[in-house]
Amino acid sequence: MLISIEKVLTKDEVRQFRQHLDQAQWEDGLKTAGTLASHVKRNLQLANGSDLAISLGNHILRKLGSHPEFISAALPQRIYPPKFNCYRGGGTYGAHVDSALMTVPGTDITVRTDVSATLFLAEPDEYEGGELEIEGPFGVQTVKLEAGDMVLYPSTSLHRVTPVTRGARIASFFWIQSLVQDEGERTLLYDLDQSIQDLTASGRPDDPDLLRLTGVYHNLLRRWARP
Ligand SMILES: O=C(O)CCC(=O)C(=O)O
Ligand SMILES: [Fe+2]
Repeated sequence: MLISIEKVLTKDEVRQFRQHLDQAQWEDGLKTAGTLASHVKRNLQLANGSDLAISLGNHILRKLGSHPEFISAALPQRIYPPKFNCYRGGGTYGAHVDSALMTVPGTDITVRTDVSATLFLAEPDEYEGGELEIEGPFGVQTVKLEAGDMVLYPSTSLHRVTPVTRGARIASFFWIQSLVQDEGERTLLYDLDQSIQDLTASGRPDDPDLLRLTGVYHNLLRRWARP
């Protein structure tokens, strides 16, 4: 399941992020590429653990912590600290699958990558190309979102970023270990939760059917979650 979440950051927050990122020291993305990715990765990244990456990353994590749609979709257990990348001058990232396990630098914490996230920090008209193409059961889906919006997709999917031929594509990207590892189970829970939220908002919060559906949600979560 591929989910776009709008306005994770406001335009004002994006502007503040960009004031820092546009002057940041970027390094070759190859530094953190695995053997397979090193053949296809041509981009720039903020250094792991740099003060800027940590402070902007923490800001994103704080916003996500109180974002109901993100929590409903990802059911986060652990989040790899957000990283930042920049593609320009033909920069691209060819087809790859993300590593299954990622150790957070400087710690012994390992995150199993269940859900991958890209939070766009450049407006679509700032750059040409730079589409995130994700292969799913019904073919390739192409994603290029407004600055401040985020896409979540299963880390099991093959994906790529097409060459940026004008301007610069700036984004934050990270991975989530979910309480519910199985993508199919997570999707069922997300669909059920969205319907429960819509029914609750539509005016009969004490409807017995709604109560039963909420019970089903929690009882499925009880079966499937591995905290
Ligand atoms: O830049 C993106 O949107 C995705 C980056 C990516 O796939 C990766 O770093 O593994
Ligand atoms: Fe990736």
